[in-house]
Amino acid sequence: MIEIRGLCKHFDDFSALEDIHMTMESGKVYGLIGQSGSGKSTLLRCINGLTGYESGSLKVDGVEVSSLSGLEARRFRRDIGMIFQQFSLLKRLSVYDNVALPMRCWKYSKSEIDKRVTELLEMVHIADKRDALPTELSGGQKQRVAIARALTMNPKFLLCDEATSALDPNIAETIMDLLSDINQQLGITMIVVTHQLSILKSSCEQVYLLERGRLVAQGDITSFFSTPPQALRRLMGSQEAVEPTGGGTVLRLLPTRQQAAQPILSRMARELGQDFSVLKADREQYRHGAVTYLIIEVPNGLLPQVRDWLERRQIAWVAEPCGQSGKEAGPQWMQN
Ligand SMILES: Nc1ncnc2c1ncn2[C@@H]1O[C@H](COP(=O)(O)OP(=O)(O)OP(=O)(O)O)[C@@H](O)[C@H]1O
Repeated sequence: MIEIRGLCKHFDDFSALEDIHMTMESGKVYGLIGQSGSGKSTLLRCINGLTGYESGSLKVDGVEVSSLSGLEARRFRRDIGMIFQQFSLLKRLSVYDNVALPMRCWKYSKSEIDKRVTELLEMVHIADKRDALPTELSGGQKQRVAIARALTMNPKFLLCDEATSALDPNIAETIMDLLSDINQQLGITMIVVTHQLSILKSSCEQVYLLERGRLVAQGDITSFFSTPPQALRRLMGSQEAVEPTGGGTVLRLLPTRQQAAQPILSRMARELGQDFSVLKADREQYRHGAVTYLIIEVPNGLLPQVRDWLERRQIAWVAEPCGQSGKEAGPQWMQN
């Protein structure tokens, strides 16, 4: 479990993290998102003890990270695997030797190393490349090697810093599928920093959003995206902005799976004697299932009847704020 209370991290007089509070339970997958420079990597580095913090508390399994030094700190970091966008493999070492490296540093016996590395190469489906050099591998294969290396010491936590950003979307999905399998098989707690929306939605259970070093929104992944908080709208900007075309009110309908199978809109139109413009409709895949949403425009005069109609049928809805998004979107935020 990771418990962060009032964490502050400064670089000279620049405040990189300010009063962060988070609780991450063991075995879950957490997403960490935010604009470039919002403090995501700095937070990961605080969690694995690579950088210190000025005030507040950061406990990993009950241990205050800033209290560790020397061998204690090295042992602590053994429990935290890390993978990066650029894989960080040693070019002159084979796949096998890259994965074996952490165990060699900790002076494990040759047979222990051989058993573990062989097992891991099979787990990440790269056993046939054990003697290859990193330069002979594709990006996805390199990340598999990096994942195997991160798992050699049986970590309890895996921090993934833009681990799929350098890969094309299909390969990125296969790497995230592999990480999800690892999370489920080994119960490793994962923190996934990503700018890739589909990766975030399909792999994470909870999400935290940082803005200029502050935690500005959090929630379970489905409701976070189904009813986006303002900070998420700012981050996603014009990609998600929906503006009314006829000056009405924009509603987001969130039907259940059974409700979504019914012709909701045509029924509502017939019963209320009014057609509705559909501004956007989608079905999104999340880790624990799919969610459908419909964004419609309702003429202002008809709003009370529409609300009443939806509420009588227990169809969830929220009013969409309009004209407030699209101003601060980071250019790096990607749909895939
Ligand atoms: N060692 C350092 N010295 C001074 N400033 C730093 C240092 N490391 C990070 N920063 C600053 O702290 C802020 C947060 O950086 P960080 O790398 O954590 O952001 P990030 O959200 O991970 O960004 P990105 O998405 O671009 O990787 C940035 O303004 C960065 O310039």
